[in-house]
Amino acid sequence: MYFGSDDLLRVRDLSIYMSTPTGEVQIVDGVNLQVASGAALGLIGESGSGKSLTAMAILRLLPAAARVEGEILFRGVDILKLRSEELKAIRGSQISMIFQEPMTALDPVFTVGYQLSATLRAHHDVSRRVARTRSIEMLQSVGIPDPTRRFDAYAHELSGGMRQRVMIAMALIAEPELLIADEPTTAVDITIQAQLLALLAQLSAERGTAIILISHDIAVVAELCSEVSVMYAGQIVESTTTDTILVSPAHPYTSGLVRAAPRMENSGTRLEGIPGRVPMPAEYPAGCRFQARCAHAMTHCGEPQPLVGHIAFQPQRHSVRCCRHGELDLPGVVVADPEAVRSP
Ligand SMILES: Nc1ncnc2c1ncn2[C@@H]1O[C@H](COP(=O)(O)OP(=O)(O)OP(=O)(O)O)[C@@H](O)[C@H]1O
Repeated sequence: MYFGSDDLLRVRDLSIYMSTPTGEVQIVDGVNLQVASGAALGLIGESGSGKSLTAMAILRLLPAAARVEGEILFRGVDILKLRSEELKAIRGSQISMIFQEPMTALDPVFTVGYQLSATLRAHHDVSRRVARTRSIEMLQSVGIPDPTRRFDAYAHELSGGMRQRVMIAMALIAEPELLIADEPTTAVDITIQAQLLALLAQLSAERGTAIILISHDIAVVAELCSEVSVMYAGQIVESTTTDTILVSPAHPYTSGLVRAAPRMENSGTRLEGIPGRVPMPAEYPAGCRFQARCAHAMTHCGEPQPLVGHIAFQPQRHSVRCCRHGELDLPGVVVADPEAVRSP
């Protein structure tokens, strides 16, 4: 895989094993990811594909039952090799994370303002007064009305959308270089979801914060990210620009995900779900892990499938794990104005 010199984060050959009552199981298999400073990468795949475990590995938040192999280079330093105090200095201040459910991340016994100020003061040497002012400004910039009053509110006094805004404020107040957002908008309705994605896009552009956005929904990722990596059953199966993923996916799984996404422009075609389900880690087949659900599977697909790093005739980076890539004319979504599609 190609790594650019300006990469903020490079995940190299990341594998995650989990000990279970029946023995150790490999859940994530040789994942490579790269995020440049200020860029936004989407990580998509159905539930159970290993997206959250990959994200947690980046911040070393995996449960004790997990064993990790590979490298997670942040500004060239391997996070997996850091001592705990060095790791603490990175978490929150240089890399922060937004979780799916804000009530699990916000402490119910402290006010929102206290938690914001404490987060800022944990990473920056500022007085209580300055922390309070900066927290109120942060609440304002995430669109919380009457931020001075809301500074003294508790999480349960806020709506779901407001809590998620507070989470964004908490994640950004220390001005991290990388934000990992794991399904940040699943718990809110679709109007709020659009507002939160627009807010994340605006704040990350203003502050130059890079983002890894995790979602099962390509439509969410397409709002924010110019590059996408697709995960299936613990492996990356396709990686390229968002526009290529949408218009000309090279892996049958990606094509299925794109075709199944609600709210994309499918030009009146019916939404098609992908039949079947993601196999459990203990039942991964030899060869392509998608073969049992793939309409294009052949005998070859039972053999090991490497991630091929470049697809002929495509100017941009495009890797795919499918022995039939290039042979298949897979449908994506119809984009009304292909000229308007972002360039890689
Ligand atoms: N602590 C654990 N012990 C054993 N297996 C686990 C553990 N945590 C997760 N898994 C398994 O790892 C696989 C990947 O889980 P992960 O949560 O990373 O997937 P995901 O793609 O983020 O899905 P979701 O969107 O549902 O969170 C799943 O099959 C899950 O059952």
